[in-house]
Amino acid sequence: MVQKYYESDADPRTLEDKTVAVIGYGSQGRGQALNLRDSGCRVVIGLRPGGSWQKASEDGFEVYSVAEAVKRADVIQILLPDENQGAIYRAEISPNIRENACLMFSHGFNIHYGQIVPPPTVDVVMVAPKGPGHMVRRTYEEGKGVPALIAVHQDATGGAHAIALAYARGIGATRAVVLETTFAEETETDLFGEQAVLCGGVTSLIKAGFETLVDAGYAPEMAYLEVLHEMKLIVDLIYEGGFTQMRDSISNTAQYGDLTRGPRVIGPETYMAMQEILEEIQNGKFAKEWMLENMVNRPVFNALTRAGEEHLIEQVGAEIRGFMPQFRK
Ligand SMILES: NC(=O)C1=CN([C@@H]2O[C@H](COP(=O)(O)OP(=O)(O)OC[C@H]3O[C@@H](n4cnc5c(N)ncnc54)[C@H](OP(=O)(O)O)[C@@H]3O)[C@@H](O)[C@H]2O)C=CC1
Ligand SMILES: CC[C@](O)(C(C)=O)C(=O)O
Ligand SMILES: [Mg+2]
Ligand SMILES: [Mg+2]
Repeated sequence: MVQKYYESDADPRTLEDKTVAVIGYGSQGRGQALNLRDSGCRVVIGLRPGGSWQKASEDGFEVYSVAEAVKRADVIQILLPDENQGAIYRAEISPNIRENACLMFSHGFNIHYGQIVPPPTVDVVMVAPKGPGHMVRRTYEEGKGVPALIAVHQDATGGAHAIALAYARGIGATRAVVLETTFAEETETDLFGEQAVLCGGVTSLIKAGFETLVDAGYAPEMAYLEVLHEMKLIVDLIYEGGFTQMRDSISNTAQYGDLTRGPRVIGPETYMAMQEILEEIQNGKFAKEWMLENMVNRPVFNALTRAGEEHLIEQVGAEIRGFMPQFRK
């Protein structure tokens, strides 16, 4: 059984006399930094000059260069883009990190694939929220928490695990649940989840459904409401009570169609593709491809992102959401 931790398992006093440097102030950086501060932790932010720097200053944080923030910190949480962490680590973090400091990650990519090799004199841990950074903040403000994974890669001080747990409490994760894992398990399952199911799988499924209906002559607006808008409402039911609760809520006709037609959409070919995707993650092929893509200025990433933005479903969606008050900012 996986080891689980809750609020009473974490001692907030572990971070009492420590300075936490959050490096990066994007999706996770901002969410985690604000939650930690509201939980009573001392937090500084490490950045380069630019938009995030201004945002962190406006939010009332002390902001320093990465090197300066690292020099001041006992705990260094690296919330930079995965593809840039190795270079920034070598140039600004490694030369300035204190002996016995705690180096922390929210995703194991750089440690697992050997892009960062920390010295034996520091703790190396992970606190990885299982949700987007904006939800880490929103959920905390609602008095709840997003679950997280913790892992210890290196325990130089003997206190690495306690720091990870206290940090997880600081960002609100112990209000939900914290699971013990390893850098390898987190990295491989997280990459698989986002590629095959959560992001790649879901967008490909929605796109295929939308295109099938539009190609058959149905109105794009109808197709959008059917396969994208309603997706969230159905997923919310699954999220709250599993497949069984969702099936209790839909019509018997829908349930029969779900049970008999679903496996025709996601059949043996999909299982084989998922297996292949997992193998490319496990043997490092995906990581190598992604690092090389960044070295040549991301031609594939940019072209596919642009094609996604220009798809008809995005135009129709923007128009329909424009009429719905819940989407007005
Ligand atoms: N997004 C998410 O919800 C999740 C992310 N994670 C992990 O968290 C980590 C951070 O991801 P995410 O929050 O998405 O990252 P973002 O892309 O949202 O933010 C990155 C931050 O790093 C800053 N930055 C980029 N380059 C530099 C640099 N050279 N020097 C200093 N600062 C720099 C950016 O600032 P600037 O404005 O200057 O570019 C920005 O503030 C990753 O390891 C990711 O895998 C884990 C779970 C979920
Ligand atoms: C699902 C994408 C994610 O893994 C996440 C929000 O957990 C990410 O890397 O952003
Ligand atoms: Mg994830
Ligand atoms: Mg991820």
